[in-house]
Amino acid sequence: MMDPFLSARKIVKQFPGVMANDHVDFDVERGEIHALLGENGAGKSTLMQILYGLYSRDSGEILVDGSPVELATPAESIQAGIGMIHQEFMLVRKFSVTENIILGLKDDDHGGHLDLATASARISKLSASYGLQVDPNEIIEHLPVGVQQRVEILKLLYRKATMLILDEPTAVLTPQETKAFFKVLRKLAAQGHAVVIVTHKLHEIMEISDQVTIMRDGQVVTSVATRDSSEAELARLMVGRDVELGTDRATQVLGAPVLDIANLTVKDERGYTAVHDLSLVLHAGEIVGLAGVDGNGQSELAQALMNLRPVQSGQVTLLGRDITHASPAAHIAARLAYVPADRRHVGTVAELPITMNAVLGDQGSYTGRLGLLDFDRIRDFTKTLMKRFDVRPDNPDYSAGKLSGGNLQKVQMGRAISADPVAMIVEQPTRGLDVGAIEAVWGEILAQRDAGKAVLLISAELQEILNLADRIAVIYEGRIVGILSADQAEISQIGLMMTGSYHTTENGAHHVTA
Ligand SMILES: Nc1ncnc2c1ncn2[C@@H]1O[C@H](COP(=O)(O)OP(=O)(O)OP(=O)(O)O)[C@@H](O)[C@H]1O
Repeated sequence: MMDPFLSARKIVKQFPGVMANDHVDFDVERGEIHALLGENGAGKSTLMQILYGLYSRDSGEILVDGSPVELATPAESIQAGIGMIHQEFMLVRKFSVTENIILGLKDDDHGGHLDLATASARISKLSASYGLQVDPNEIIEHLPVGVQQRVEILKLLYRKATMLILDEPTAVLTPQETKAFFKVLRKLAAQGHAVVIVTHKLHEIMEISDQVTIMRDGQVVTSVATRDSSEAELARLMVGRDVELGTDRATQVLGAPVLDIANLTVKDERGYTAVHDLSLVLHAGEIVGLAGVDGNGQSELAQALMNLRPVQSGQVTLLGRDITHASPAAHIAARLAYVPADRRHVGTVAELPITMNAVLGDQGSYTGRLGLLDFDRIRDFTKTLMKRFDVRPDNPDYSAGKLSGGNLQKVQMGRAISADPVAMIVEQPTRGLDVGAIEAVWGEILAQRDAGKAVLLISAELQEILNLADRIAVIYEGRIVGILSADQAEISQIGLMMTGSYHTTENGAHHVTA
């Protein structure tokens, strides 16, 4: 049998109070697409950061092609043939594709001379051989996310990476882009690369991977050949129990209008109009799914609804009251809840303990005598929230910044739902969450609907929208390009609408524009 390209032996990494990697063994072969699966906080990112030289291991050994390597810095990892692409791309938006790809390389890396024309030619050749279509002269900010991802891959290939680690690579892609991306992965594997994909999407693992390693509580549970497994088995191995992702929903009882968005126009940071004259009405007892590729005005819309971003024109009414220009605190008091997509920088404060994050924005409700914060009450509230939403580790004094992405999301969701809102704006609620957590969050969102709340579910995840929404509005370049009832909707049709190439016309007929 062929030796693996990478062999990690008995890797140990401990954080204060947490054994993030507990004697982990992980082998990856050339030519294979290897999925790494595990619950939130299982230790996947820690292991990948160790392989990419961002974290040092406490003990354990890493072999590349049979030889021990240190991997103390990303430069050392790249040198050893290991590259990683993070969820948030690290590209300079104003630079061209070529400039980004050669950024940080020395002349020596190019055989003594570095010029743009030679580099561009090399990039064109590389992109042709892997089916990674991209124009080397294009400026990054003009490129769709799917193409930016290709640039990240090219950057690694240009540095001669053998193994590519991809962290949740399809989170920001449309279904069409995901298809194209999988083709690229197959090509990479066919040409002898080792591909590691960290993902929570079981159907994608079944579709694209050859091997799956499953982690739980810092340990590797097992590693199986994908073709010998199934979605249900993977979920069970990972969570340690059966998981039910069906959406068992009560019959909808549609109530009166709750949140009325009328002709809203909003600008983004750069002063460009991000939301154009957008109107949408949400009723009590309904989930309206706002489907769209990231960056089409969804975040600006959500922020404007909370008056965290100025409204240029238009009106937002909650239960008949104009709240367009009311303060964010007044929004919370009016019981409009918001769960932002960026849980690390917007939704929570990393330095503060979970307790303070759990009551963020609502501290006023926890003042006791003399106007001081009543920490005992905050603690009790936090403990209940953490139990209900299964936040791990089970320690209210842990600082939010040390929680895994999924667990941080549970804190945010818990905070919003505990406020007993009349309407909720939930942005990318399950991005990065494991199936067990998705099951819980979906259940909570449906329970909100059944309790008569109006929910605006903003998601780039079509499956999520199809599973939860009663009505689906598709947003493209800040405009709603169509509204469908959930039983009319088809994934390929919405996928096309999300890229602006499919419209619902006035008389209800559809047409596709090339
Ligand atoms: N810098 C850190 N300091 C303290 N604890 C940390 C740190 N980074 C991670 N942890 C803890 O280590 C454990 C493993 O986290 P890790 O991010 O590797 O999980 P994960 O499997 O990638 O989770 P997710 O799917 O949510 O991204 C978690 O309990 C987490 O809270």
